[in-house]
Amino acid sequence: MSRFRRSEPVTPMELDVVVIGSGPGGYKAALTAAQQGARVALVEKGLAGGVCLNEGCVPKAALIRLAGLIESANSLNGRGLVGEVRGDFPAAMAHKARVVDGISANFPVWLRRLGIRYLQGSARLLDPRTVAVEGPDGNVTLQARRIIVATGAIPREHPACPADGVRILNSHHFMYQLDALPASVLVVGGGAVGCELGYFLQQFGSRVTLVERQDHLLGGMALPARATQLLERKFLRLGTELRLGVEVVGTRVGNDGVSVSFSDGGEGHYERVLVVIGRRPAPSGLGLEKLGVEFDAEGFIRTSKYLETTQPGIYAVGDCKPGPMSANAAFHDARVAAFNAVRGNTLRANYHRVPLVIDSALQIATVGLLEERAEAAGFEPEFARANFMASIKARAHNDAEGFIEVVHDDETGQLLGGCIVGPDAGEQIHMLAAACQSDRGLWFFSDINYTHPSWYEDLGNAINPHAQAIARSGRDLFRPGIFATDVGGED
Ligand SMILES: Cc1cc2nc3c(=O)[nH]c(=O)nc-3n(C[C@H](O)[C@H](O)[C@H](O)COP(=O)(O)OP(=O)(O)OC[C@H]3O[C@@H](n4cnc5c(N)ncnc54)[C@H](O)[C@@H]3O)c2cc1C
Ligand SMILES: NC(=O)c1ccc[n+]([C@@H]2O[C@H](COP(=O)([O-])OP(=O)(O)OC[C@H]3O[C@@H](n4cnc5c(N)ncnc54)[C@H](O)[C@@H]3O)[C@@H](O)[C@H]2O)c1
Repeated sequence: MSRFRRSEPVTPMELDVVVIGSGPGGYKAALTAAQQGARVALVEKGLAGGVCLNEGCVPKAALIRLAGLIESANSLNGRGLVGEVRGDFPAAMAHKARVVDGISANFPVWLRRLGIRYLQGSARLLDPRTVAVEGPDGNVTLQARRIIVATGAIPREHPACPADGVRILNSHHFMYQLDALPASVLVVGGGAVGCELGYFLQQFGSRVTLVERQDHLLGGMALPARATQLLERKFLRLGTELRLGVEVVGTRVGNDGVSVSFSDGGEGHYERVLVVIGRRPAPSGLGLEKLGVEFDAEGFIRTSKYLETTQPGIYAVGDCKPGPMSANAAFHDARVAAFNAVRGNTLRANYHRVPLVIDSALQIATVGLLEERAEAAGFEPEFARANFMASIKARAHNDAEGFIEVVHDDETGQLLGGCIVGPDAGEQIHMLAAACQSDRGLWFFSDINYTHPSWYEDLGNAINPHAQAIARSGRDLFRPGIFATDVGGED
């Protein structure tokens, strides 16, 4: 039962929950609170759907789909397909804009239909329960018992490589302002966005150089070295230049491009530079500082494990607080914070349940506890592996680069997590996530009848020898009710 009773007397603008920001964190929080019976308003100062819908996950997915099709078709050129497939960059950018517009046009309507009061305008907190909204249709003041902040993040700036929106772009400029395919691009930052957009540009025909200050790609994501090495090899094979362990130390913008100096003494000249070195909290303009809400050294909002800030009754979700930055992490936060805001602090944030997917020259997906974290949590991690070279589906598709690695506890067969690299990894990871939350352990996979050929049957193939060895040993098998994904909920 909701703690908020609809029979309580309210003024017209009095609400149970006000959510600020309509990205994945904000809209999911608003929906979750509304589903709990709360009266909810959602305030957005920019485009409905936030970064994810307008300049992140959605447009990127449309572009990467095209890049993947180009690569797949060309890999089968002469194997039943005839001719080289090439991308049309302006048409691709127009296509992704149509995809976004088709969703965003109905977004506020959809939210309103679900009972959420959607307000266009900039929110500011007057006190811990009062939100002033300055919008195109005038000013409104909202009273709420709980406030959920979901104000997101913006691109980090590079002092030696300042974005001007013309020659030196960030991901926002890339999505809105790049109208012609650059002949050459330097991508600064080999993280999620750099690997994804770098792959897209390469497949469309740009000469791409990726510079990353760490000595391997996707270094901030605690991925198995095998996964990132495979991605690096693939990039090199496709013709992308990798400058790893190197930084940009200087740039000079000219009429025909950007001259760049690197920390290893190297130099280069590129038509465009794309700076994607992470994101930092957006200055929200909410006035939270004055209300006792604390921030960490980088400006992220501090929260408890219940996602409540240091000001009781104000919660924070998604990219504006520390933790993984992805739409699905924001969805997770939103569910936790909205539930706690309506029913009292019960649910804890736990990112072991949140998968990560990178969609680049290879798809890389992980979930749960990988080796180090599994050991730290007191398990004896053992690895079940399958290589896609042995996969019938992969051979049939002529796309056999990748592997499945399932981490389990050697003593009990309990599933802890894993990593999948290869086609469809971002879909397969859901089955691994479900398995990690089941009480069947390794037997979750061995009890399934898989269609053949399928990507999923390789999950079964990977664990088979281990499941059989544990069964043969007569050891005390999996202890139902202890889930790896419950270990170590974040504070
Ligand atoms: C290029 C790119 C590709 C990405 N691809 C993926 C992907 O494939 N999968 C994935 O899971 N993640 C992806 N991400 C990450 C994902 O987009 C973010 O993690 C996600 O959008 C965070 O959601 P959020 O709700 O915290 O914030 P946001 O989506 O940033 O939304 C915050 C909203 O708050 C609004 N706001 C701020 N201040 C105020 C105020 N004072 N009043 C009213 N409104 C305010 C802003 O206008 C904004 O709309 C990608 C990111 C980028 C940049
Ligand atoms: N599929 C997804 O879930 C997805 C997709 C895209 C983005 N995102 C999220 O959006 C956020 C932003 O993505 P991003 O790629 O900008 O950030 P990121 O944190 O993923 O990667 C930034 C990279 O830039 C490198 N870097 C930092 N400073 C540098 C410098 N001066 N020179 C060279 N390299 C430097 C870092 O070492 C890191 O590898 C991330 O948190 C990411 O997880 C998620």
